[in-house]
Amino acid sequence: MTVIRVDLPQRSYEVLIGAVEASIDRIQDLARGTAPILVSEPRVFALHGTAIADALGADPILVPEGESAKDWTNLYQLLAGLAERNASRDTPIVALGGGSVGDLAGLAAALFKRGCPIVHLPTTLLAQADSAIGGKTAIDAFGEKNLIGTFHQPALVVADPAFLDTLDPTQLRSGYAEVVKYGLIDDPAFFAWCEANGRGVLAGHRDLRHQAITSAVRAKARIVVEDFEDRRGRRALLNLGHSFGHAIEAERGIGAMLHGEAVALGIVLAFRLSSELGICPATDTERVASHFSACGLPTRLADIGLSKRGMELTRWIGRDKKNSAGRCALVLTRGIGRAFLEQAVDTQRLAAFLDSAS
Ligand SMILES: NC(=O)c1ccc[n+]([C@@H]2O[C@H](COP(=O)([O-])OP(=O)(O)OC[C@H]3O[C@@H](n4cnc5c(N)ncnc54)[C@H](O)[C@@H]3O)[C@@H](O)[C@H]2O)c1
Ligand SMILES: O=C(O)C(=O)C[C@@H](O)[C@H](O)[C@H](O)COP(=O)(O)O
Ligand SMILES: [Zn+2]
Repeated sequence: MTVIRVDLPQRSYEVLIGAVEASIDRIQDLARGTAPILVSEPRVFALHGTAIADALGADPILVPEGESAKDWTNLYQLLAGLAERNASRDTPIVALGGGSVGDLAGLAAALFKRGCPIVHLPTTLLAQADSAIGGKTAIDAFGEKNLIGTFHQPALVVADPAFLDTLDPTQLRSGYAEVVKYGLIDDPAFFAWCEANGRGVLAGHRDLRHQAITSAVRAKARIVVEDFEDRRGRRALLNLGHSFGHAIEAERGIGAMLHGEAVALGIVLAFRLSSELGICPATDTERVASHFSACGLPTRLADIGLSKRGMELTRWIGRDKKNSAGRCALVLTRGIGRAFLEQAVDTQRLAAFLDSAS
């Protein structure tokens, strides 16, 4: 079992990477004699949920699978389920699923009785490497990704790489984009590791998966601790590729495209724009695009039917949470491992870039 501590003042917690069966006691300790409530979705529950619910003595609540879970109706129904079960403020809500279940259950846990403990048992590569850590919770609303949410740090995260054995290759690739992101932000050696081992991670090599998740979680924990509420510009780096990615998801219609696929393309766009601005070597941009492409991830707007939509995409980017004081902020890069937050992007130039970037 690998243990990584997210060392936040007054709310630090551990991320355990290893077999979930070995962590049941830890969850029961948190429950202090109350029965946890397991939040999952039909596919994951059928594959992995029954044994966990039984071991925990947890009452399950199922939400729909995938991105569509992250809406008002499902938030309302989940809160109604917690009320029906008379959950107390000590009742651990255990989220078993990918980022969609985690984001929804995390938000419900943050709201119910002003805050119940949330335990994440992430079952996708994306959730194990990224979404279960750091406490961002959200639903999508009014056509926008993650518009309504809170910061609610988990009490415990248990990422069992064995869950990934049942995940389909498209979902694995999507999650892998967020893994690679950590190399591109500030760790060129990890990006080189991804170039050498990414295919092994996707092919199901257990040790490589464990290593990829461990590196991503360490990197995320380090950045979250420096800026846990995303207010100092440091955590914004975790958003590399996301202004473009979320705009792409919104423009396609939320749920039409997987988050990690949109992020992969968004990262390539951030590199291309940085190269066009003369601040990032073109060779780095090509390296990033080639690696995503070799892994079957989209790298061109034309791949997803969004060429010549510069104005529309820029309009969405103009609504991003990182923007402030009427200025458009975007994570750009000076090269692999050298991401930074540009606080004032010229939106006309951005629209022209997106129109010309096929
Ligand atoms: N809170 C954060 O910090 C954060 C970070 C990154 C992404 N996200 C959010 O996470 C969401 C995407 O999450 P995701 O990529 O994990 O996808 P997901 O949760 O939407 O699940 C994708 C699909 O995988 C299936 N699935 C999940 N685990 C499985 C398993 N072990 N075996 C077989 N099938 C399985 C699900 O049934 C679903 O069909 C997006 O909404 C994104 O915005 C949040
Ligand atoms: O944890 C973070 O911070 C991230 O930005 C991680 C992202 O991968 C994730 O998609 C996050 O949900 C995006 O947050 P948002 O604030 O841009 O909605
Ligand atoms: Zn993301």
